[in-house]
Amino acid sequence: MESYSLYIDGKWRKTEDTLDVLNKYSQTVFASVSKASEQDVDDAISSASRAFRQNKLSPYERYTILHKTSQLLLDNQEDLAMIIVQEAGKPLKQARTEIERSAQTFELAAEEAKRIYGEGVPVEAAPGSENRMAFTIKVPVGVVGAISPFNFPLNLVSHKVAPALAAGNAVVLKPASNTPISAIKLAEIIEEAGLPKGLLQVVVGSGSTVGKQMMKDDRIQLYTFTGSAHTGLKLKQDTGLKRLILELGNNSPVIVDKEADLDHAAQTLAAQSFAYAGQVCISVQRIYVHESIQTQFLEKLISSIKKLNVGDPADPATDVGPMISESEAERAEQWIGEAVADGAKIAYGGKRKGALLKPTLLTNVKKDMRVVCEEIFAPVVSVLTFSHLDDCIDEVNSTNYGLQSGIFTQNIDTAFYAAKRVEVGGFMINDGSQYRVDLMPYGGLKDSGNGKEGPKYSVDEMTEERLIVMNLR
Ligand SMILES: NC(=O)c1ccc[n+]([C@@H]2O[C@H](COP(=O)([O-])OP(=O)(O)OC[C@H]3O[C@@H](n4cnc5c(N)ncnc54)[C@H](O)[C@@H]3O)[C@@H](O)[C@H]2O)c1
Ligand SMILES: O=C[C@H](O)CS(=O)(=O)O
Repeated sequence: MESYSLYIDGKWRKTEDTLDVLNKYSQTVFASVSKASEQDVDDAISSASRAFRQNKLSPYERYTILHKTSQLLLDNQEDLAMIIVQEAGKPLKQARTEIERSAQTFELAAEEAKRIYGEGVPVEAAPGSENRMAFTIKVPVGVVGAISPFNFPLNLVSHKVAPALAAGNAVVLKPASNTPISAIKLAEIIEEAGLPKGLLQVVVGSGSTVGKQMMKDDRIQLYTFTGSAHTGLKLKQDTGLKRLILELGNNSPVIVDKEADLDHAAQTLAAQSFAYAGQVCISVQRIYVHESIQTQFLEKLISSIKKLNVGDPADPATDVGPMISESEAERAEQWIGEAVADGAKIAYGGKRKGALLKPTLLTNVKKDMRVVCEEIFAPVVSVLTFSHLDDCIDEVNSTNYGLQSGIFTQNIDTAFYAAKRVEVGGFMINDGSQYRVDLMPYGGLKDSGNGKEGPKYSVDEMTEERLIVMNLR
């Protein structure tokens, strides 16, 4: 069995205390990882703080290291994909895509390292400042504390580490404890790409120990967190006045208008509701269909769902694998049961075996059912109907979330009418909420968080703007 270490001050540190990592399909232990003690976390933060002061890299050096990392990720695609298959239970074809996306994220961050600049400020236009000139520069914030979730164990770690390094910061990373290996492998790759010691640390452990300790340490200047709204709120309470970027959950709504291309909508929505067993923060969860096309749309949607292959994530043909744990699958099953007891109908699926929950389609749902108003984070989608677009948009906006959404329609006026009124960070026309490429600004409103990811936007978030004024005589 493979064992993995912490990465602190440019060295691999094995600890007595370890945690087992389960293969999420077979539920057997396939690796063990060193667990960070309080001292290990303290050492990691000291090392990052020291490296930030002593190991400064020029923008071009940062570019070179991040670009090399991107290439190495692609060179190691199959090995990394198999790690994601095992530790996350993600189907192989989706795991391969995650590696390609991580390589993109590093390449984009590499480019951004060469584009960090401020602007001229016309202070001479203020009365009494005629002899002055000013401009801003962008400086790194210092030490970035990064905390990531289980569902994209490589690319969401990349979205934190790559821009933080591009901006000239040092990083202390705590990956999710159920999927820590991808982050450790990434650190190996970044080390091979030439990152000087101390600029990246990986500490593994639970959120309530390692995570909490990081949140309280004043040597960390900025936190970047991706995870649930529940944890995001705790972090906000723990970090006080410090900078905290929050990328949180969603219960993504998509509208299917009466003028939609129904085949395209049904195929896209089946794929986007069930990819990685619905454990994607922008998974389609609520589909609002115009009442005049409901029957046709449902037939097409069910026929597309039937084509999805469910089973072993290591099989290249699999579309839907297990959930992250049996207890999470049981929770989703319980939410389905609750909805059914309140009048919902299971139009497809609903069956569970261990952590594997069949793609499930619900109809006859009500807006206050948990499957509709909360984030289910499981392979479960609900179809609701509407007769007037304005009422539909009110329903779409009625939950606490606002990350991404979309509409299927051939009518450009309807598309833009909705795009201007749906309260989200990103709105897709003729696509589902799950569309994301790594260069776009990505982040939500309301309980979906604040701040934007995407290397260009993260580099901006992870730098400080400093004003320099010259008093010319
Ligand atoms: N908006 C986005 O970009 C995005 C992307 C992926 C996932 N998510 C969301 O993440 C959630 C699923 O991921 P998860 O189950 O791993 O989330 P989670 O909130 O349970 O955990 C996320 C991370 O926070 C850590 N953590 C937990 N408690 C902590 C504490 N008190 N202090 C510090 N750290 C703590 C965990 O150990 C983990 O590393 C879903 O809600 C999903 O929508 C959002
Ligand atoms: O889980 C949410 C992530 O942001 C997924 S993705 O990067 O958009 O695919």
